Amino acid sequence: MDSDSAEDVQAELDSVEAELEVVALQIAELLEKQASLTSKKKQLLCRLEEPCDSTQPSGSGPAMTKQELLRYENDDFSWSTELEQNLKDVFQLSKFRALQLKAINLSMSGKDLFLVMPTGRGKSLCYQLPAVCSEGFTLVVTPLVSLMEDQLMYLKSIDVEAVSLNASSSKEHAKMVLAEMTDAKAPFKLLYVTPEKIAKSKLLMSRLEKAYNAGRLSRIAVDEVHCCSQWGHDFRPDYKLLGILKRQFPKVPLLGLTATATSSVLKDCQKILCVPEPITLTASFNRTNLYYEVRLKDSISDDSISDISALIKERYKDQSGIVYVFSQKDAETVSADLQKKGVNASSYHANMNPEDKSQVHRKWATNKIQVVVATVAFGMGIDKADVRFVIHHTISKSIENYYQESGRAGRDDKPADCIVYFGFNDIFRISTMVVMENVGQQKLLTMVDYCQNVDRCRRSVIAVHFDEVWDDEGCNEMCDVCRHGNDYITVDITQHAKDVVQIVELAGTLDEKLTPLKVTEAWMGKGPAKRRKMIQTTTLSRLEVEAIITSLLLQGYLSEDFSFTPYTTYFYLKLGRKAPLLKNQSHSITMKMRRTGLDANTVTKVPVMADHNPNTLIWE
Ligand SMILES: Nc1ncnc2c1ncn2[C@H]1C[C@H](O)[C@@H](COP(=O)(O)OP(=O)(O)OP(=O)(O)O)O1
Ligand SMILES: [Mg+2]
Ligand SMILES: [Zn+2]
Repeated sequence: MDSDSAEDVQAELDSVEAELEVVALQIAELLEKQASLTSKKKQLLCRLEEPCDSTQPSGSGPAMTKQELLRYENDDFSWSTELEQNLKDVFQLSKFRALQLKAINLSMSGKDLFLVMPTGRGKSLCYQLPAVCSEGFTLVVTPLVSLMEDQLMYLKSIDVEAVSLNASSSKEHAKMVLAEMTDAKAPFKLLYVTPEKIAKSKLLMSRLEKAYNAGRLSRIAVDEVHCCSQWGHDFRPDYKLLGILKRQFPKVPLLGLTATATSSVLKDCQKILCVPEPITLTASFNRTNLYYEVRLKDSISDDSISDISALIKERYKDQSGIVYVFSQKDAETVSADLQKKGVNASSYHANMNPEDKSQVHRKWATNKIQVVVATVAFGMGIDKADVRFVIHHTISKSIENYYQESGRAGRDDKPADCIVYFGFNDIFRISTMVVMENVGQQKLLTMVDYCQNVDRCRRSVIAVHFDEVWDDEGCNEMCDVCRHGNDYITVDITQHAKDVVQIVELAGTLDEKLTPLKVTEAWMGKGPAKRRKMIQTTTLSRLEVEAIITSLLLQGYLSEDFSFTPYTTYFYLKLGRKAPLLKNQSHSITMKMRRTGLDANTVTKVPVMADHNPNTLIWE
C-alpha cells in the first residue's frame, strides 16, 4: 500500500471510529430512555391494578398483598383498646393521621417496618405509642442530641418515662440507666441513644443483650434511617454499624423512620441494618397546603434581597418564616441586609455559640423574631407549626434537602409558601461545595432541574424523584408552573449548543480552562481578549445564555471540571459525554423556555432560534 492510500484509509478509519462513538452514545441514550419508560410502565400498571392507595409495600418485602396489609388498618387487635385509650389520655390526640394506625399495628404484630412519611406528619408517635403499650422498653436511635432532648422534653410533659444515653450523659446517669435496663420494675418506656453509643459502648451492648434475653427489649426504632446510606442526603458513618442490632436481637421488631428516601436508599438501609424482609409503608410526598415557586436571580443585578424583604413585609406581614442561605457568611450578610430594610430577622448557623443559637431558636419559636436567616444547620428537629414561608436565597444541594428544608413550612396544614431564588452562579458555588460527596453533582443537578423546569408541575418533579406515581391533578394549581399554565415554548438550541461546545473545545486545545462566567462572556462577545481565535457570538440576553448553558449541563453536553488549590476549589466547564453527538448532522437538541421570558416577572422575550447571530469575535 502506498503512503497516500494508507493516509486515506487512516482518515476513513478515523471517521468510522468517530461515527461509532456517536452510535454508542445514541445507544446509551436510548437505553436510558428505555429504562425510564419501563419504570413508568411498571408504575402505571401498578396504578391500574390498585387505584387510590398511597401505601406501597416494598418490592423486596415479604409477600404481603395489599389485601393482607389492609387488615392492619383495623382496630380489632388485642391491643387496639389500649392504643386508643393511650392516644387520647396520654398523647392527647383525637385520632390517627394517615398510615399511623397501620404502622403501629404492624409494629405491634412484630413486623419489621420502614416508614417513609413527610416531615411533620407524626412518625414519632408510631414508636412512642407502641412503647407505652408494650412491656419493657423501646430503643430509639437518633442522630442528634438536640432531637433527643426535644423528644425527652415532650415525653416528660405528657408523663411518659424516657431516658437517654449520649456523649454528654453524666457517669451517674449512665450507670443508673444501664442498671435499670434489666430491672423488671424499671419505669422507663423509651431509651434514646446516639448511633455512636451503639458503635462504641460495649457496656451498652452487653446490657442490651441482657435486656433482650430477659424479654425487656420490646422494639428498636431507628429515626432518620436514611442516615445509614451514603446515597441518602445525611450519611452518618456510625449508622453503618447499626446492623449489629438486628443481628444480635433478631426477634425484636425494628422500625426505620424517614421523611426522605428513594427506593434505592431504602434498599441500601435494609442491607445495612440487616433487616431481611421489611414492609415499607410510604405516605404520599404531596404536601397539599404548600405552594411551590421558583424565581430567577439575575446574576448581574441581583436584587433578590429587595424582593425577599418586600415579600416579608407585605405578603408575610407578621407571619413566621425561614430564609435559607448558602453559607455562614451569607447568613450574616443577608440577615443584616434584611434588618436594614426593616425586617425583624436574625441569623443562625453552625459556627455560632450554643447559647446564641438556642436564643435565636427560642425567640423565633415564640414569635419575637419573625425570620431566621439560616444555613442548613437550622434543620432537623425544627418543629414550629405556623411557619408560613420558607424562602431559599440559594438553591439547596439536592431535592431531598429541598424537600426537607421547605417542609418546615405549614406543619399546621394551613397554606404556606416555598420559594426558591435560582441563580446561575449559585449552581457552581454549591457544586464546588459538594465536590467531595459521592453523588453530589448528580444530586445537585436534580435540584437545578427542579428550578430550570418550566413545563412540569413542581410537585411532579419532587414526586418522581421519590418514585411516587404522580397525577398532576394532585397539585390543584399550588405551584407556579401549574398556575401559569402552558406558558412555555420548545426551542431548538442545536446551533447554540454547537457554538458553546466550540468555545469550550477551543479553550481545551489551547490548554485553557474556562469558568462558566468566562464561557458566558466569551459567547456574549465580552470576555478577556486573550487569543486570536474565531468563535460564534450571540445576541441572546444574559438570562437566556445562562439558561442554555445550564440546559447543556443538565443534558450532558457540558460537564463539570474541578481544580483544587490549597485555598479553594475552582469550577470549570468541559465537554460532556454527549458533546460528540453534535458532530452528527441529524442530531438536534431542544429545551423549554418560558414564553413570556425566562422569568414571568421580567421582560425578556425569547427570540431564540431565529436570532442566531453569525458575528465573530477575535480574541486578542
Ligand atoms: N395523630 C395526630 N394528630 C395530630 N397531631 C399529631 C398526630 N401525630 C403527630 N402529631 C403532631 C405532633 C408533632 O407536633 C407533629 C410532628 O410530629 P413528629 O413525629 O415530630 O413528625 P415527624 O417525625 O414525622 O417529622 P420529621 O421528619 O420532621 O422528624 O405532629
Ligand atoms: Mg421525626
Ligand atoms: Zn403543580
